[in-house]
Amino acid sequence: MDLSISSPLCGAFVAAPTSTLILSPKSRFFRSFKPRNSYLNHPLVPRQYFPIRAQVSDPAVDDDFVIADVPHLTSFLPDLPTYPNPLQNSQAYAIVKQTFVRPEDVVAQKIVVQRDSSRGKHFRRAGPREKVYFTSEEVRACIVTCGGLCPGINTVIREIVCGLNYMYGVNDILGIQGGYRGFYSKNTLTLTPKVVNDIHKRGGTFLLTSRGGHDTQKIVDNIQDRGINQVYIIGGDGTQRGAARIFEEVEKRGLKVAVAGIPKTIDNDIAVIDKSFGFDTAVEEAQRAINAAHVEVESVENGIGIVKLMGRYSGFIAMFATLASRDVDCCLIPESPFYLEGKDGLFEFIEERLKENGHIVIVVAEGAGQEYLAQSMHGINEKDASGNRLLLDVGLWLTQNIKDHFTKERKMAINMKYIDPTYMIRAIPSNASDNIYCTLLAQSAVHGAMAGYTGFTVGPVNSRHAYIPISHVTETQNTVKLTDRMWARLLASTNQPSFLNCDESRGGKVCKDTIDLINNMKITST
Ligand SMILES: Nc1ncnc2c1ncn2[C@@H]1O[C@H](COP(=O)(O)OP(=O)(O)OP(=O)(O)O)[C@@H](O)[C@H]1O
Ligand SMILES: O=P(O)(O)OC[C@H]1O[C@](O)(CO)[C@@H](O)[C@@H]1O
Ligand SMILES: [Mg+2]
Repeated sequence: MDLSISSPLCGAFVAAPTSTLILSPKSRFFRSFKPRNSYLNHPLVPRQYFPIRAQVSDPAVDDDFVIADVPHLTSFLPDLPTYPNPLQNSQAYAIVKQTFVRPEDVVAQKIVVQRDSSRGKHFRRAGPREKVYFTSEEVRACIVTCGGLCPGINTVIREIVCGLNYMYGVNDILGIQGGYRGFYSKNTLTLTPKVVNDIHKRGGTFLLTSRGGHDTQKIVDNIQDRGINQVYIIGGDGTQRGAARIFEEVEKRGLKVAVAGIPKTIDNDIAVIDKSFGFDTAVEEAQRAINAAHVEVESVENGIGIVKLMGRYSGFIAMFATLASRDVDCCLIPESPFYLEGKDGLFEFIEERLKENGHIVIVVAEGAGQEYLAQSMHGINEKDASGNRLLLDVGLWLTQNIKDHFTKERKMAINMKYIDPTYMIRAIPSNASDNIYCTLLAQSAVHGAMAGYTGFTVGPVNSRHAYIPISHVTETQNTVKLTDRMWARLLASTNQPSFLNCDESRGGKVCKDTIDLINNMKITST
């Protein structure tokens, strides 16, 4: 079979977004896969393109195969030497059938396919490579944590330090304190396996965190001045955007510095990856608050329990906590507008449930109903130090409105119990399964950086860890799709209204968008 790589000037080039490889056919192509720098530095291939297309003459395998590839240090430093991976001498790995990930291993983004559907995008599989681009003595790594807290950050820090030290013999690891601004405004901490030994048992971040303060030039100056050559950045969407800026500047300056992003978000709002670490822990902790609300309202007459959970733009915590609990009567999330008054509104639903059961439990995500709230409150447009809009307090607003409605208008005595455990669900250590997940993330990041990959985010895609171009996780946000079966499952389990009555006088104006969206989409996913 004939396989050849064609340059843009040869006519068979397919314009594709930066760092997308279009390969064909399937794995067979990779057997003749040349080292990256042989084509990336080809004079005919413009720098902004990484894509290549293999010409195939076998009609049975002529479908396109797309890899969303991550940058490599050799794309701007072509002559870097390589070294055998020290893991090849590791006793622990001696028994492993395949210690190293094959260079041709990729992870498919789309796993539910039909016979004739396109194969979709693929990401490079994470894991140790046979050759590394750093010697143990040469590595000076640093770790930084930015943005809000999340269970498991300390486990990730611990496992980066231990992974670098135990697997690659690295002894020079620095902790940057207090987020991005810590690069240029604080002293570093020396991190060793002994220093981080117990930190996974604590919530929060051992390195401290912050919002704002990202100054790319100052950060990269500092990286250069300190002789740092591996940067591990743990944080959410904002942090990953910052990591992309750092990578771009490092590339511009031609520095041998690997930049690895580890996605962290309690809201589970990061695109592409299956789920963010700490999410399961947070959902589990939320059960305690929901249980408490349920016990309280069950024990009184006309008990109304409201539990406010995190979720700025994405209602995953609220949705999963509701699905897991089965004590919740209504779940309100940012993606699904709601209204209080009139037919099929929240007040009507509450009254029905009080009549039927004598109590009701409502879970509300902090970002729910923000547009609706803004109509009745004077919308304050405050932002945090990173530029994220500060939200109006939907929990207090809801509590007050429900109280006013039932006591003043309906003349009904109600027992309101409002629980706000928002910080409690993220300020705890990660549970057992999140700890294992954090370990895999950390080790994948270490393997990737040692193998010379850079400007990447690591994370599970369909349960396999992969190296993902940072832009893929920052361009879109993961939100609850009202057209997915999971939301339908929730509606079926709570039997709550879908709030699709769009009478503007009821504040239902925003739901028009939802209806349009639903009409334009079919129920998707599982
Ligand atoms: N577009 C951007 N470019 C460079 N840096 C950014 C950008 N957006 C955010 N940052 C920086 O990233 C850090 C964290 O951002 P942010 O506070 O938005 O939290 P996050 O990483 O999104 O985490 P989370 O939202 O889950 O708490 C901050 O120091 C902020 O200055
Ligand atoms: O009060 P802080 O620490 O800025 O964080 C609050 C925000 O952080 C998040 O937990 C995201 O990390 C959001 O859900 C929440 O709005
Ligand atoms: Mg964010």
